[in-house]
Amino acid sequence: MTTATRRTPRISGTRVAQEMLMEGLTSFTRIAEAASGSDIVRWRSGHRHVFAITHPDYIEHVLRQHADRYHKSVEYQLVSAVLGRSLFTDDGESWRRHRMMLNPIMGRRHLNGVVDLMIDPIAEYVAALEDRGDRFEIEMVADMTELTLDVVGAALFGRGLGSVAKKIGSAVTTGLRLGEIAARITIVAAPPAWSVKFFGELVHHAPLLPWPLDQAQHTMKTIDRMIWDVIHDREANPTDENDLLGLLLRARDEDGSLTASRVRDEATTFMVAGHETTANGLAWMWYLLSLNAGHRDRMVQEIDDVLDGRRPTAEDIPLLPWTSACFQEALRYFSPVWVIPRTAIQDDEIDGHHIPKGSTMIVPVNAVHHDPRWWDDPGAYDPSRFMPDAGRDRHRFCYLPFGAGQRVCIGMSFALMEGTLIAAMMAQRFRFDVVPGHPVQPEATLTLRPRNGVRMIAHQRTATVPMTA
Ligand code: HEM
Repeated sequence: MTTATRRTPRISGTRVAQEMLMEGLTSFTRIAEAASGSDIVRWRSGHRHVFAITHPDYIEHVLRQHADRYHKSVEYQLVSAVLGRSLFTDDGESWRRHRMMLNPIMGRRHLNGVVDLMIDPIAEYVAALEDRGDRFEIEMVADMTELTLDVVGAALFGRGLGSVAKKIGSAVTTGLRLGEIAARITIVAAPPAWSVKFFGELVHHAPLLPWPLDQAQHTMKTIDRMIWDVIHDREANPTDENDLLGLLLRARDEDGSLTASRVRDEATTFMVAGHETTANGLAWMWYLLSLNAGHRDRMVQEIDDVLDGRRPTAEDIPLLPWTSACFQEALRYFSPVWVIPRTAIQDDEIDGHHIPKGSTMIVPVNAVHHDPRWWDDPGAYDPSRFMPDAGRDRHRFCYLPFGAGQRVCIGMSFALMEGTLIAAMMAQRFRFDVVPGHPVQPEATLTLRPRNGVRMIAHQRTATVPMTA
């Protein structure tokens, strides 16, 4: 029994739906703004009650203290049609068991062993840039998307399977774009969970489908076939390579090892969850650094001092705190995961506000990241917030690019290592300036990314073209 004592401010569900149809998912941020003065606001979306919460205490309540009262939201049923049942889509006891099995694989100790695999594609990318000359234009979002796919592909499948990762990559990208359309429709139409699941199954199995569903099905089948090929090949020819696939195939607990289909689902999830987020975070970082030349100069100085022109190793990563902070601050400024949704699986009460069972609970991450109550001068891009001794008195639930609580991103260490390595190896050779006049605006799709990409001029660093602007 809950004893609600406070009235939760309401906003118009029709307005929310209209704004979302007209402007896409970015409107969520404004919804949070509409709630200013209150840290919780509610509206109706079809038959659903939706709540947005912005106070770190409320967020901690949902994501950590009472995480057992909330499951992943209905939108994850759509995701599970593509990813199957993996950490990302699973809940309850099954999630807990698999998370315990996979935690060590994604821990720093194991990841140090995959750093060399991660570095190879970055070195190839930087070499390809060098071949293009001293000064040329690139589109950073596209480049970072391709690069992070190569990196996660190499970490997963090891050396020699780069071409498979590339092929899977383009299918994954198509799948993500189709997923965005589906997510938008699901959020606006708010259908019941069973129908979303049914729809996902239909797209997976129906023999004949109209466009664009036929394309979605083709994409899912392509990803499925390619990942199965790699797994079967590895099962037939076991190696002791420490890539993530090898670790997944060897993972076990007292109840046994992962099933082959679970390995497939986890590997696909790592590819999907592990590249677009990092890519957008990096594109935002390069953009923000180009507007803040002083921070960029300090990053280059740190990289030159530590690496002195050589290729980095796992041991160098902790020696590059400013470089890492530049990436972490970009993830605060423009958090690629801009909303964390949950469904209440029982009645609940948050600080006197009644939350009925079945409600959707959303955390609008960027609103929390720009709240002046928790962040000094939140509109400033200031990496010093993330230097090792900074932010000790900050509330743990006001920085959420990787989520928080039990379901915090399992790839967080991977992403931070990858971001630092990519930043270091690219800045070692190039300076990137945004093309003057190019409009850069955040657009909330599945991730928060720049609407028109980020067009940048790459200047190769030579004795005659110094790094500083
Ligand atoms: C900058 C890069 C990344 C960002 C911003 C990010 C963000 C997130 C967030 C916010 C969540 C929690 C979602 C929720 O609670 O509903 C999450 C979960 C997850 N992420 Fe990441 N992620 C990143 C990189 C990665 C990488 C590199 C991988 C794997 C290689 C990965 C795999 C996962 C998985 C499997 C989950 C589900 C964990 C669970 O529920 O137990 N992510 N990520």
